[in-house]
Formats: sequence, structure tokens, C-alpha cells
Amino acid sequence: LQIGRRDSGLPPGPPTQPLFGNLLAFPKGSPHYQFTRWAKRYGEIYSLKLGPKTIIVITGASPAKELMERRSGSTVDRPPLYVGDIVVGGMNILLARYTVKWRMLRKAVHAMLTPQATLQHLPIQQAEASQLAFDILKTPEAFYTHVRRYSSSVILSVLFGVRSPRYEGGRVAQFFAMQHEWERIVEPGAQPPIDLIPILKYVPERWAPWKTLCRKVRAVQQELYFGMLEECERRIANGLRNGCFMESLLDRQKELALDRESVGYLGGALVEGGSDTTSAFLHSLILAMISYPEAQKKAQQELDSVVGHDRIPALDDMASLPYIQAVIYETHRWRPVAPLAAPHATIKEEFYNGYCIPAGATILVNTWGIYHDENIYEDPTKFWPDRFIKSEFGTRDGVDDVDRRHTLPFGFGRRMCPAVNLANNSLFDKIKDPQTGDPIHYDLWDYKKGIVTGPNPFRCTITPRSTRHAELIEQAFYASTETFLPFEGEMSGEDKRYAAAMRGLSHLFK
Ligand code: HEM
Repeated sequence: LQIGRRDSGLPPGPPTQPLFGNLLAFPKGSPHYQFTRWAKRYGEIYSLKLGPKTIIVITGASPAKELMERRSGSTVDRPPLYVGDIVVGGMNILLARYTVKWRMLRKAVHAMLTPQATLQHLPIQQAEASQLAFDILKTPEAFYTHVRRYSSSVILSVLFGVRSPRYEGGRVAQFFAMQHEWERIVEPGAQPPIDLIPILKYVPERWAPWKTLCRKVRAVQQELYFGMLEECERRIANGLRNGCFMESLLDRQKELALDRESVGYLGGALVEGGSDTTSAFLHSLILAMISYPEAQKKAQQELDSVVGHDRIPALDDMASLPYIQAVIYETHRWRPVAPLAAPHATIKEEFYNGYCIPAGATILVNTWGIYHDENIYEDPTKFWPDRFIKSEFGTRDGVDDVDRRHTLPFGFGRRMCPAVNLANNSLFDKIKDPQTGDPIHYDLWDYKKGIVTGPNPFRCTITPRSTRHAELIEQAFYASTETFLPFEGEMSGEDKRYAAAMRGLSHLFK
């Protein structure tokens, strides 16, 4: 029996079983942990067989650079994903195969997320960061959902031009509930292997819970994304533009040859790409700050000495805040939000180090494993930003780090995250806030499963360091009202009342 067997020429890997290959040993959740254990045994490039299919797992910066960057033209594809197709019908830029359609979507995104274009969105990002600090000041116990509101509201404002001033009852809670189910649907190994055993497609829904899940997620996505698109179209028709991404996309729809469905799904995929990633990162950051109080103290000292106590830090301060920058790098290293990035696939046969990688193989880059290799990083499970002060990429003395880059957590080659600049601005905008958490010990491993991963809800106390800090936070929030207003016209009546009450203007909405 050939099926399931590792062909000669493939990189090594765990022993296979006839027909199944490594299918039965394939982890059902958080596969990056098992992939990292296998990497210790089989090296920085190894292979897995799932029936007739081949998966290549890369856990080293050098093979990642060579295969995913230098030979990106050959590794740019995505593997077929049946569950993804039935939810989004090939319309999602993240899951799209290497087609003319993907190239058009990617071109549209690039034009609007250049570093220059991203600067245009900075005021609303900063205003949203001021609400996050204000929310945490007023109801610190709800910090977890405040962070989610923040990350989603930034993305919804930037993309669709409508902000979300509250979490519960608004769009954000509905989005996150759907998004976590969606991320579970597409996580490698989480669903039955329908792409391997196509007959599973015909199992009746009562025995195939994944079908119900897919239907539910599709319905919520359509309601959310096309509802917001309609609002945007209405705003343009009424002459009330606010410079959001979807307005430019609608203006350029013909030139980019995108139909309305593609436009709605592109906006939706960007909301998906931007919300949970940013909030998962910030949750990990808070977890790190409360579990490693010495790092928190150093960050505060740096802010005090560079920014002082009379103003809120600005993005321009970043160049003078090397420790804060190291905290951001270390959070990405310690808890990469996409520990396996997103699966790539080969378009043609590639040879690497004497191995043959066939056309159509899936490639998973184990970012988690790369960042937790003790030969490269001293004490890798420890959150220790100083490693990025000691050496540019945080590696041990003497490690050759020519193949490393700071944007590694954002993926690879032509599929690399198109929103690196926008994301980094959002991350910095939150990190700068001068607040503090309790030094208590937490379960540092209670992370949710899915293609994007972040800590499950945890509790901590966050208090302002002085009344002066609290005043600055309040002032910054009230001063942001003007920036918020163009993004509030299309909000629901309840959202408008909520925003007015926050600003002490409830009487205007009687
Ligand atoms: C902490 C923040 C973020 C991280 C760590 C992150 C990480 C990633 C990673 C690892 C990938 C897969 C790359 C690959 O396949 O090699 C990706 C793709 C993508 N990201 Fe992000 N991302 C972040 C924020 C955002 C934001 C804010 C947006 C949108 C506004 C976004 C939109 C996308 C899109 C559309 C793709 C698919 C690209 C394609 O397949 O062509 N991401 N991101």
C-alpha cells in the first residue's frame, strides 16, 4: 500500500501507518505544541503524511527565508479547504487559492494599506486608544472586553467608517462570538478530514455538526458584512464620507474589477484579520505585564523619563522608547497570535537541502517553534524584553540571525499580512498607556484553540499610577470627541445614546 507512506525524497518525519499516514497522530487542537516537539526530533524541516497528502512543517528561520521568501512565487498558494469554501465560497482573501481573484484582492488592499495611506487612519486609532484607557479607568474589571471593543472599533472605523462605542449589545460581541467559531473551523486538524475523504461531504447534517457550524457562521458573516457595506454606500450617497477604506474600494470597484460580493467579503476578511489578532496580542501583553512585574516597572520608568507626566505619549515617541519597542517584539515572540501563520501550498516541485517537496504540498511555518527554540533564545518560555535590547532579534550570543526579521509574526512572502503598518500603530497606541496591574501568578498557558490564539479571560486589577495619570486619560478621551463624530453618524440609536452618556451629554438624546 502506497497511500499514507512517506515518499523517498521527502524530509523525514514521524512513522506513518498504511492508508492514514500520520492522520491519527495529528493533533486536534493547538497543533503548534506537538509540531515543536516533533521539530526537536526530526529537525527544522520535516514532513507529515495525511493519507495521500503531504504537509511540510518548517521550524527554522533559514528554511522559512529560503522557501517562503526567496521562492515565494512557488509557495504562494493556499491548500484547498472545503469547510472554508462552504462558508465564504472562495471570497476570503486569507483562504483564497493563488488565482487572478486573489491577485486583484491583494492589489486593492496594498494600495490602501501602504505606510503613507495608513497614517491617514492614525487619528481614529489614537482616539479609540483614548477610549480604551478611559474604559479601563472607569471599569477596570471589564478590561478583557474593553480590549476587544477597542481592536474591533478601530478596524470597523478604518474599514467601514462606523465605530462601536460599546461591547455588549453592539456589533462587536456578535462579531467575536462568530469569529471564534470561524477560527476553529479553519484550524488545521480541528474538523474531520473532508478534503482527504470527500465522501464525508455527504454525511447528513445531524451527524456532521461542522455543517451546522459552517451554515451559522456564513449567515452571521453575511448579515454583518453586507449590512455595514450598505451603510457605507448610504453614507456616500448622502455626501457624508469619512475617508474609510471601503469608500475608496467602492470608488475603485470598476478599475479593480471587483463585484459587490467581493467588495463586501474583502471588507469582512479584513475585519476578521484585524480584530482578534490585535486583541489577542494585547491580552497576551497584559498577561505578561502582570506576570512579570519587573518588565512592567521598566516600561513605566522608560515612559516616565521620556514622556514625563504632562502628556500622553505619541507615535513619534516610539523612536525614543527602545524598551517599549522590545516589549512589543517580546510579546510577539512569547505568544505569537498566529502560531502557525496560515497554511501555504506549493505550486511546483521544489528542492531544498537534498529533499524534494512535491507540487501541491501544504507548508506550515511553525512560528511558535521558531520563537521557542532554546538553542536560539535563552529561556524561551520566559517573558524577557531585555533580550531584544541585548541583540537586535533577541537571540543568544553568537547565533547567526541573518535570516530573521521583526515582521516574522506577520507571515511570509507574497502572503505576508498586508496590514503590518496599521497593526503596529494600533499595538503601540495601547501599549503607551500609563497604567498598572497587580503582580499575581496566572495560568500562563490557558489559551484558546484556533488559527489565531490568545489568552482566555483572566482577572487582574488595573489602576492609574496617580491622579495626574487619571486626569490625562480623561482629558485625552474628551478631547477625542471631534475625531469620533464622523464615525458615529451611522451608529444605532442605542450606540449613540451610549456614546453621549460617556461624554456626559445624555440630555441631548432625551
Ligand atoms: C497583531 C496583528 C496581526 C498579526 C500578528 C497578523 C498576522 C498575520 C499572519 C501570520 C498572516 C498569514 C500570513 C501568511 O500566510 O504567511 C496574516 C494574513 C493576513 N492578515 Fe494579518 N495580522 C495582524 C493584523 C492584521 C490586520 C490589522 C489586518 C487588516 C486590517 C490583517 C489582515 C490580514 C489579511 C487580509 C491577511 C491575508 C493575506 C493573504 O492571504 O494574502 N491582519 N496576518
